Amino acid sequence: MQKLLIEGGHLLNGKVKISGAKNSAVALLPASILADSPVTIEGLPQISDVYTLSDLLEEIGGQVHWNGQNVTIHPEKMVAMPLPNGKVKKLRASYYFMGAMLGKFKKAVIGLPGGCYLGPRPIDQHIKGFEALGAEVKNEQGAIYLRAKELRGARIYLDVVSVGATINIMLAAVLAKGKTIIENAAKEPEIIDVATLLTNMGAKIKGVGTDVIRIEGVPSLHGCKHTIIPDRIEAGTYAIAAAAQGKEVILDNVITQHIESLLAKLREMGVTVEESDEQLYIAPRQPLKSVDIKTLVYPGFPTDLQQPFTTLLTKADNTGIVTDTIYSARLKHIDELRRMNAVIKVQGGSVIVNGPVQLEGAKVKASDLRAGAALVIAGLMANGVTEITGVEHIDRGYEKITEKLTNLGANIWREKLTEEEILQIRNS
Ligand SMILES: CC(=O)N[C@H]1[C@@H](OP(=O)(O)OP(=O)(O)OC[C@H]2O[C@@H](n3ccc(=O)[nH]c3=O)[C@H](O)[C@@H]2O)O[C@H](CO)[C@@H](O)[C@@H]1O
Ligand SMILES: C=C(OP(=O)(O)O)C(=O)O
Repeated sequence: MQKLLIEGGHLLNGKVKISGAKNSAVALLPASILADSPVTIEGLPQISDVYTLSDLLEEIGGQVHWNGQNVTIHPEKMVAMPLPNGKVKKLRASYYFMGAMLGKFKKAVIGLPGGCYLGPRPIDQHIKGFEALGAEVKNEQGAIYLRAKELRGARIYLDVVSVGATINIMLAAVLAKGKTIIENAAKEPEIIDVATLLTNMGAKIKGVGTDVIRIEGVPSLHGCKHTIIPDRIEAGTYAIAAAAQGKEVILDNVITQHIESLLAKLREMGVTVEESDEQLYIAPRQPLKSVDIKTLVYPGFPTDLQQPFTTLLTKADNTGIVTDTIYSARLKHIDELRRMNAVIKVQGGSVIVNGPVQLEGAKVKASDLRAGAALVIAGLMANGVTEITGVEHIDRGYEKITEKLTNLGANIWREKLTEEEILQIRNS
């Protein structure tokens, strides 16, 4: 186990390359199960979620050949091996094995997923979709059992707009007989990326990027080559870090339209933001002005950037209010930021940040991925040294974060936890 140490106060300057999108990668890999021949995916991020899914594909009999950031998956020998325990609990996206295995084998046993604790994260809409397609679904002893004689297309209205349910139903429906219509579907760029892969595999999908997706089932799908989209949340995190502690930072490999909601807020705060082909230039002007944000489904402000943005607001003049309408309990970073001198109140479902304050280095814990990102940014801004434990959460979603920030001029390094620190974490 490791901890991350940051000596704050150094200005970020230079260029950082954004990696492939985690939330696409974690769906593209399971989608390969649906093909009858090899699928190559290029530009995958080197993060632990990707490696865990790669291991799970091998557990069900897939052959997975890595070549740097590119992977070729041979699905020919895959079988409907139950995955009730073990690695499925390490991440959220193992739930995509449900849709993909149900679609391909008409049966699956998959443990309930893990991932960041953001308050309750039900999967009732995924199950509603599988049942509408003709599957029998049972939840027994922490695993979901799915079985269908055959899958038949259906009209499915999602009661809540869900990224995971939209993708999972798409995965199950592409090999179903007849037409599936997903209404009130999510519109996130990662959904379009997954639909692009499936279409390249021979699936017939229309309407992705709108709230009605139409799928005409096909009898089989074949292999293909696909390049993943850039990670808009990683890009957003570096953009926020640059606004908080940057001189001039260029983000390379960005689809800037994917983070317009963030860029609009940065501009409102007085940050210089210039967009060009696949690049973003960020240069903060002091002092920053406070703004309010409310997270919404895409193209609204992403919940995954709410925690890092809260850190930025500690530096802004006056009061900023953060409201997360997707995960109202996504608040575990707040106490840690307070340890670092932030003045933050949680009131009536909103987070009220009073700035500007000078953050101070402290020992803090990343309880989830984006809380970790929020604390890394806080560490870059703080006086003195910040020690962050819970690094395994950060490594689920940020490729080479230490190296990327070092290249931008940060003083950040990893150390092994001592036995005593490991004990303390276990007992806390
Ligand atoms: C692997 C992945 O892509 N993770 C992302 C995905 O998570 P995930 O797919 O789990 O999130 P959803 O879009 O499904 O969740 C949105 C909201 O719907 C609720 N809900 C969801 C499904 C369901 O069956 N029932 C239900 O009530 C959730 O509790 C939440 O309040 O989208 C979230 C919202 O953008 C992001 O924070 C996560 O980074
Ligand atoms: C919440 C997140 O991830 P997951 O859904 O994989 O837990 C995230 O990426 O911010």
